[in-house]
Amino acid sequence: MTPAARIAAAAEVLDAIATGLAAEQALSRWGRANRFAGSKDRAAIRDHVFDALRRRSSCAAWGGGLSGRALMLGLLRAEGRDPDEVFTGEGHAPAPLSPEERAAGDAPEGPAALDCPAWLSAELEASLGPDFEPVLKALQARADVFLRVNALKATREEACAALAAEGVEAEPFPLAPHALRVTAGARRIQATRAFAEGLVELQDAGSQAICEAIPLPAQGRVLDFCAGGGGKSLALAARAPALRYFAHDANPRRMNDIPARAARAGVEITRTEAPEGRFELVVADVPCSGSGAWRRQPEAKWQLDQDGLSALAATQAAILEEVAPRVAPQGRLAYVTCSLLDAENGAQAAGFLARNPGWQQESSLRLTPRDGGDGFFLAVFTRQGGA
Ligand SMILES: C[S@@+](CC[C@H](N)C(=O)[O-])C[C@H]1O[C@@H](n2cnc3c(N)ncnc32)[C@H](O)[C@@H]1O
Repeated sequence: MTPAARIAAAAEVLDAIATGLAAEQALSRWGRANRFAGSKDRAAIRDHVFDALRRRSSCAAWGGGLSGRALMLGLLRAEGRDPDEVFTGEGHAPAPLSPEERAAGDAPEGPAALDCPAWLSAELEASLGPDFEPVLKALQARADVFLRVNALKATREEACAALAAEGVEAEPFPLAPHALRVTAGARRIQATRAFAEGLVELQDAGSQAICEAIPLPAQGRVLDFCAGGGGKSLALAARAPALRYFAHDANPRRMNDIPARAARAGVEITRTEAPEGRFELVVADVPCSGSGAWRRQPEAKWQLDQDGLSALAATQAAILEEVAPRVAPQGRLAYVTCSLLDAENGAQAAGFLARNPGWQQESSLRLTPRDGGDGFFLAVFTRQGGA
C-alpha cells in the first residue's frame, strides 16, 4: 500500500470507531476485509489511527471535523505536512480536498490544544498542578514499549543480549531496576525465545516501579485482589518467589493468561474466586479511569464522563472496604491505580483512612508519563493492632 492509501484506510477505521466499535475491533475487522494489506501496512494504519485518537480534539480542530477523513487531514496539518500530497485521489489515496475542506480547520485552542477533554480540564489541572501541561503534552505522543527482566532468570544485560540475538533491541531504563525500553523490533517480542522462556515479560516501566515500591512481607501470603492478567503478582513474585501468591478478579476470565505467564516466569500464582483467611499483603490494583495510560488506550480519554468517573470512585471505595478485613494484623494494603486524578488517588486514600481509624498510611508514590512510563498512584496502608 502507498502511504496515502494507508491514510485513507486509517480514515475508514476511524469512521468505524465513531459508530461505536472498539479501536482494536475496528482494526481487525478492516484487516479481515482487506487481506491484501501486509503486516507493515496494518502496523502503519494502526499507528495513524492511534495517533489521531490520542490527539482527537486537536486533529478535529485542524481538520475541521470529527470524521475519519477530517481527523487524518487534521493530523497531517498538525504535523506540518502538505495535505495535497496525500489527498490526491490517485490509486487508493483519499479524494482531493474540496473547497470547504480547504477553508475549514484552525489551530486548536485551550484544552483542545492539549487534547484534554474539556469537562475534565479543571480537575486534571487541580490534580497535576504545574505538571498539567507537560503531562497532557506527553499524553499526545506514543508510549514506549517496556519489558521487565525476570530477575529469577536473567540480568538486564543477559536479557538484552538474548533479545538482540533475535532482532529485538532494548536498553536499561532507569525508572525501575529491571526495566528495559525496547528501541527496535517491538513487534517480534512475543515470538522470541527470551519471551517464551520467561526471561522477559511485557510490563510498563511505571507499573514496574510501583511494584518495586510495594513493601513485601518476610513470609506469608499475598492476595492480588484485582489481578486481571496478573501483571502485578508476576512482578512481586519475581522479587520474592518464596511468598505464596493468590490472584482474584471479579471477572475470573481476565485471569486466563496467568497460568501460562507464571509457568514461563517460573513462579507460582494460585487463582481463586473466593479468597479465604487473611493475607500479609493485599494488593488492590483497582479499576480506574486509566488516565495515566491514555497514550496506550486513547479511546478511554474521550469515553470517560462525570458519571463514569463517579461510578469508578464508588467502586474503588467499595473495593477498599471489601479488602481491608482480609489483611492480617500488622499487614499491608497496597492501593494502586493508573490514574492521574486526585479523586481516584489521594482523595480515595484519605477517604479510606477517615473511614477506617485502625489504619495508617505508610507511604505513597505518584508517577506521571513525565517519568517515562504510564501514570500510576500507590498508597500503602498498614493495619494497626492485633484484631
Ligand atoms: C486495573 S485492572 C487490573 C490490572 C492487573 N492488576 C495487572 O497488573 O495486569 C482492574 C481489574 O479489576 C477487576 N475488578 C473490577 N471490579 C472488581 C471488584 N469489585 N473486585 C475485584 N476485581 C474487580 C477488573 O476485572 C480488572 O481486571
